[in-house]
Amino acid sequence: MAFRAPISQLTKRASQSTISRLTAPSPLWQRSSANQLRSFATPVPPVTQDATSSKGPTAVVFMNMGGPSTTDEVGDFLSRLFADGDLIPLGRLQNYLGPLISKRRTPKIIKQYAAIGGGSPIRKWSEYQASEMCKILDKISPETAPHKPYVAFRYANPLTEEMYNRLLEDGFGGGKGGRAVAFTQYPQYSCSTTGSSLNELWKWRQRLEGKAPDNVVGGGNDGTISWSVIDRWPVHPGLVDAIALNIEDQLATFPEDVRDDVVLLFSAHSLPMSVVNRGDPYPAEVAATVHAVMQRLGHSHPYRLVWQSQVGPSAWLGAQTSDAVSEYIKKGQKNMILIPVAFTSDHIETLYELDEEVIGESGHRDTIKRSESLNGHPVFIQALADIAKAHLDSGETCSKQMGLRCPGCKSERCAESKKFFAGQGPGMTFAV
Ligand SMILES: C=CC1=C(C)c2cc3[nH]c(cc4nc(cc5[nH]c(cc1n2)c(C)c5CCC(=O)O)C(CCC(=O)O)=C4C)c(C)c3C=C
Ligand code: FES
Ligand SMILES: [Fe+2]
Repeated sequence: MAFRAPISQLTKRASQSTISRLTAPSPLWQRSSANQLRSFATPVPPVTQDATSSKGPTAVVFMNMGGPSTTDEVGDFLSRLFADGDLIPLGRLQNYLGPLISKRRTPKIIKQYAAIGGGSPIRKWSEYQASEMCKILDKISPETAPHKPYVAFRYANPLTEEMYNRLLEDGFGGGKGGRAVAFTQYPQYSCSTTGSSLNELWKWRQRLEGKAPDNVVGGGNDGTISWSVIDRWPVHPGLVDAIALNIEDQLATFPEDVRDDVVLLFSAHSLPMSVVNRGDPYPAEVAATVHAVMQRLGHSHPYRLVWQSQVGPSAWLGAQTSDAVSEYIKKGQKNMILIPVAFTSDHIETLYELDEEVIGESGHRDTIKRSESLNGHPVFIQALADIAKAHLDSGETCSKQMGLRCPGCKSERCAESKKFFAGQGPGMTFAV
């Protein structure tokens, strides 16, 4: 993708209202009834590895982009983000333009994080979700217990390097060949998100454990960590159910006489059209999530999938969430629920962009609502455990999809990391 944004436009998105919503795990999970805690283990496509390597202890590493926990961390967060050629490819200008753009953008983004309580809640939620999931896994998968939770962020602490060093200190490498599962916390795969995290993991694996022999994945037989990957889970029934339950909670807040007229607007982070046209799987996988949620709801309401958070002036996938809301208002539609569908916890894009900008500035705060992010919802935590268990039981190294590069991919990083993570299962293809 060519990132051609003039710096003045890159700093355009903010407004200045404030909110005091959540910065720590809330008792949201206490609201759900016990019957929501049922299990949703799903079959996984068979890409097998040697089952003898699947005994505990097992490290489960939650991969995500992360966010600045305090406003002091915003500068570093943005400078890492704009240095990432998998997210924002600036070619040979990356080292020059990246720091320049991030520096110019920092003051506005600091204001946004200040407005949501002084930082992103992603770390708190990720650590909570990972440790709660491991407690469930210890019970439902005793053969791979104990399960040890780790978090690896791409642009904020704890970074991948820190997580990897902790794994080694905790005895997962160093001649023992322990087992670790890289579990993406992006339900839908994009090369700019999960792909970037895996490329980073591969980089640190190379640096900290040396170059792997071809047979290392699934075996760990050279004493290095044996990695497998949960690379996507867009239609897992537990994910779908948790999103649907949050929508039903919001629907219940509308007066009965208008409840049937509510429009459901699913909102996902957009992608530059250059990434879409390269053949990125994310738009189709987000659409799959939306369709599955609507099926679970019995298609009770009309809906659209719209896209938010575009940055800079180049073409991005639309319709934009903010435009969609104002156009529907003009058409007389005032009852709507915005549904974050591509991120598993609250962050600046929900707490600031949706709540403060889109809803706050719509003039219809009472009738345009947002469904909760997944955060600590027990159905969601159970889903994470079921996804991990199904992965551990299957012995797969990753999904079949992981092996195939985008038709337009020219990245050597993708070629190398996919060869490592996806190259080992029977029947895997990796177009290089
Ligand atoms: C599925 C989620 C996300 C996709 C896909 C995604 C793609 C993507 N993002 C940028 C540029 C920026 N994103 C920024 C913040 C940000 N992005 C996501 C999620 C996805 N991004 C989240 C959850 C956040 C916020 C993190 C938080 O803690 O709150 C930012 C920084 C904020 C800003 O400056 O506006 C940028 C920049 C691109 C270019 C891209 C696709 C290629
Ligand atoms: S950009 Fe999709 S595989 Fe490289
Ligand atoms: Fe983003």
